Amino acid sequence: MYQIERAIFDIRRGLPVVISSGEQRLLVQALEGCRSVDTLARLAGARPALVLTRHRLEAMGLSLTADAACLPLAEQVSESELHQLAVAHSGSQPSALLSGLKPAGAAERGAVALMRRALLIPAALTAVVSDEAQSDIAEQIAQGRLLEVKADEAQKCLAGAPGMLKRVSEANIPLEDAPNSRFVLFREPDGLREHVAVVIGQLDSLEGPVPLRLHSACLTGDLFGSLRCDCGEQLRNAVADIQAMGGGVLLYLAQEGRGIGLANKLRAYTLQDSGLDTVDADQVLGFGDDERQYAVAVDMLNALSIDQVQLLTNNPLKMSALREGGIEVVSRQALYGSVTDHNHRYLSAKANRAGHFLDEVLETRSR
Ligand SMILES: Nc1nc2c(ncn2[C@@H]2O[C@H](COP(=O)(O)OP(=O)(O)OP(=O)(O)O)[C@@H](O)[C@H]2O)c(=O)[nH]1
Ligand SMILES: [Zn+2]
Repeated sequence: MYQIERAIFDIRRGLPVVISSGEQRLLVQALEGCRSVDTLARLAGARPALVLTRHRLEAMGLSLTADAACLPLAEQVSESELHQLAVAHSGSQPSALLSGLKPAGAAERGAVALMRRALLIPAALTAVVSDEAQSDIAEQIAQGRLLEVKADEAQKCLAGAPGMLKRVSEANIPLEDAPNSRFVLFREPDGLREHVAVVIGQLDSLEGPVPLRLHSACLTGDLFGSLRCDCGEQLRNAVADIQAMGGGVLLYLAQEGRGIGLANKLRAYTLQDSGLDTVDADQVLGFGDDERQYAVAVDMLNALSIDQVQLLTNNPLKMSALREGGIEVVSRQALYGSVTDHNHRYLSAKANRAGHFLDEVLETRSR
């Protein structure tokens, strides 16, 4: 996967990479930060296209069975037209812009996976390398000026392999509500993301399932006490609850913004300010309801020899993901922050759109 990891860095820097599928080579660049498609089209000697996710197209009122679709672009497409197609929230799109839409092939799907993994807007600019441009592109690849990755490897870049995490370092960190705590840091193979297991108390002395919290990072809530969500309060309540239960583990997962990254979460907040809820805002940007994958959590639990847990959550997806990963979720304990005027709409959307078990706390508030 070494080439893939390098490709993700090139994509984040705004450089093109090649994704190959069989004999075909597709030149790919992130839409994010791109002002013009001219350079890409010239390099490939072909007409450019834009690959959008099913979620983005649904937000524009189009239904699609494939995960992504490919839209041929006019040679002179402007930056604002690209923005209009890929991220703007303006209801329906001019049909002229969307004519010629076709399901994405393996290389195009790989391109979108790279954008997601790179935490960019999941929209890719692409151009199929023409016969005339093949020798030039091959030379650039040979000289190391362009990276080439295989479509199936690009598509797999989002999936974690069991045992992939490296246990890197650890230290005792006494916490206000849990003085006997130890932070254990794990790193993903591409070095992009690090996750921390906070071990509270002595796991050896626990009898029965281990109290466990999976907490997805929320810079705005955890660190700054943002009133838009309840994350900061949940984080602190989880530490105190685990301490009160005699010890356990909190996994602090690098899954900012339900996995879409901080840059996209801020974009989604701005969309929410125009009236969309948390799920619809993510969809406008091209994301699904929840982009998180919990393979990293399962890996960390395996590394800590934990196979039975009492999970502190209101999120049914976390329970099913752990079970699918072979962890026995013996019971669930609710974990609430306060419901306020600021976060009420967000929490209601989590309950109504994503099935979180929040009715009890929302009812208390509305009484
Ligand atoms: N995309 C997006 N992410 C958000 C928004 N508000 C909060 N988040 C993220 O949502 C995630 C919440 O994580 P958790 O509290 O661990 O999980 P949860 O799904 O709320 O489930 P619980 O276990 O019941 O708390 C964090 O990654 C936040 O950054 C939002 O409006 N949009
Ligand atoms: Zn939050």
